[in-house]
Amino acid sequence: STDVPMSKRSDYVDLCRNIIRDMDLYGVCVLDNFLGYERGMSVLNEVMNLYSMGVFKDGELVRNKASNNLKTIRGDEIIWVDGRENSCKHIGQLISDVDSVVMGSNQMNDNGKLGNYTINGRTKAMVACYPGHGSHYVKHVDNPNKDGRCITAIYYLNKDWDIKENGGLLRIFPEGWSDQVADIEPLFDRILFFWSDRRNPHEVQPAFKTRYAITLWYFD
Ligand SMILES: O=C(O)CNC(=O)c1n[nH]c2ccccc2c1=O
Ligand SMILES: [Fe+2]
Repeated sequence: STDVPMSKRSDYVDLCRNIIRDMDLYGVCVLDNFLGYERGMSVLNEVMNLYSMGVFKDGELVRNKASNNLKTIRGDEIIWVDGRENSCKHIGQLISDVDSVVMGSNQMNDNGKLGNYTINGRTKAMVACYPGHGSHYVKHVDNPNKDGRCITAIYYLNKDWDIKENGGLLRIFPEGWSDQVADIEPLFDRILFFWSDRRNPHEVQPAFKTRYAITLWYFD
């Protein structure tokens, strides 16, 4: 099922049911092996080509308070892609597969909504690279002030990622689960969904190896 479009895959219905259930129960959903090895690698190669062309916007400079000196480290470096660019065909296919499971989950729910949202649009794809050397993202909410974004979808591209060695853990602090956190490793071909609002403060812990992810935000 490598080049079978997502919406034709036999497990498509299961994927959508999985997303609906987890989003309703936890507000967070993790799916592994989303594209399969070949297609995952094609997306990774396109991202690495983009990165090697130097087209990523320089990440924010953050003071490395961890080592308490004024040395600044680069945070995330990003580039926005709509998926129709010539060198982004496989990223484009990933985007339409994420669209079909998000929209599929939207329609498949008995009330035709995914968590009381009627998804009707999304951002372009934000391809992000954390260049290692301790680059991280402080605890934040993606959409704290009702800017319309309701679901964050993050596709990870990091092969042979060893969380102890390489860091880069995504830690979500789901509201209402007092001392529980959701620790998500940024593993190759893994996709993550979570509500973008104040229900899900989260942080990217310091990464010590180049860490790639592609994020889509869905609007209602
Ligand atoms: O990569 C992750 O696991 C989580 N990543 C994030 O939460 C995250 N959230 N908001 C951003 C806004 C601008 C640039 C990068 C980001 C970003 O990596
Ligand atoms: Fe975020």
